[in-house]
Amino acid sequence: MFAGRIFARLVAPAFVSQFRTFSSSAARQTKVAVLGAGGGIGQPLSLLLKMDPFVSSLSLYDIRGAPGVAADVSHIDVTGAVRGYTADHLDEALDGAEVIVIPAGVPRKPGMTRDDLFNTNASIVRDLASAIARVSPQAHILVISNPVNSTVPIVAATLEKAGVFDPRRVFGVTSLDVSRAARFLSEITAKDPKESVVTVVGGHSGVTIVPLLSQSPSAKDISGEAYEKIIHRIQFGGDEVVKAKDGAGSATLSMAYAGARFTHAVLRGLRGHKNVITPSFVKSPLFADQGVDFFSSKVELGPNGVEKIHPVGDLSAEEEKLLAACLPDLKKNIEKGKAFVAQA
Ligand SMILES: NC(=O)C1=CN([C@@H]2O[C@H](COP(=O)(O)OP(=O)(O)OC[C@H]3O[C@@H](n4cnc5c(N)ncnc54)[C@H](O)[C@@H]3O)[C@@H](O)[C@H]2O)C=CC1
Ligand SMILES: O=C([O-])CC(=O)C(=O)O
Repeated sequence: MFAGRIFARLVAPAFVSQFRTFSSSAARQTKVAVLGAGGGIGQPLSLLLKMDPFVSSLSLYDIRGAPGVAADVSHIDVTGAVRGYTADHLDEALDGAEVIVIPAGVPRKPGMTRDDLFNTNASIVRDLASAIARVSPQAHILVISNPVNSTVPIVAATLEKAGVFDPRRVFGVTSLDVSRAARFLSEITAKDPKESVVTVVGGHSGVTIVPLLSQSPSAKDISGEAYEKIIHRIQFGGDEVVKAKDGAGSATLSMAYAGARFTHAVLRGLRGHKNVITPSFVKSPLFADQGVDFFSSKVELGPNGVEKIHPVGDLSAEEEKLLAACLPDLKKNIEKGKAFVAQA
């Protein structure tokens, strides 16, 4: 299947062999919904998901523009249904969806923090989560909307309120941080980004993003000013794009790429593939004793979502400091999200 091969090359190079196997058998049907499909992330993400041979049906929802995106994407020569849904048809869009990706909400402009988006995006995400709790409570929910450190706790608390929260199935998408870290490191080492993979833990904003360079063989020798510089670049990579777009939004294309890769990992887990390990911001016991009960670290994915949460591993003295700076901010962001749902 041509699109499957292109997708495998562009989005999931490590998974080419699995694509070949499954694109020919295509046994399992998986409906994937994108909420916010008309937006800067939603459109390219919908395109990439349409090219994923594990997606048999694509449901595109937005308060504006989704039918147009669906019509456009549906002309790609791969099998599988594509439907676009307008604001009045959220329940139909969600019906039967096994995986739901949420890039709905406003992006940053220069001078804003991700937390500045809270006032607008918190209620958008909460209302979408309420609908999911009612219509498709078994779905795996992948949250892209910022501030991720708060929107994921909002989704979890909303599902909890409805009595349907399963911590194995709610994910904050932090894979763009990992993509950036590999790319930025490769620019220093002149190696392929595939050989420059960096574990990134914590949350998804500024100092809550904690890159663990000491765990990457090709980054071990980076120290001093070069170390400070790359850490700052990974933590504030989003700002580079916000600044360059100069008021026209934040990362969309790289986010669509990272989101499609993460969705593919979730779909592989659902299909029972083994050793599907990828970072995600999930309900986590790792730092719960310090009041931080959501945390991004490597998680192992399976048919029920998160099967295992990996510890952060050995940290250098610098990384201990980065983690110490992360936890208080992350705690505040998480509590803000929980309080928003509690007071509603
Ligand atoms: N997790 C991450 O690493 C990243 C997260 N983001 C976040 O993703 C979000 C979306 O960014 P963009 O696509 O650039 O924004 P955008 O403004 O281009 O698109 C957002 C879309 O959401 C739609 N929308 C608004 N309210 C909705 C609702 N109630 N239901 C369904 N759709 C709704 C809008 O109509 C719009 O089409 C932002 O919050 C941004 O900060 C962006 C980049 C990376
Ligand atoms: O910077 C932003 O606002 C969007 C985002 O989360 C990112 O690019 O990492």
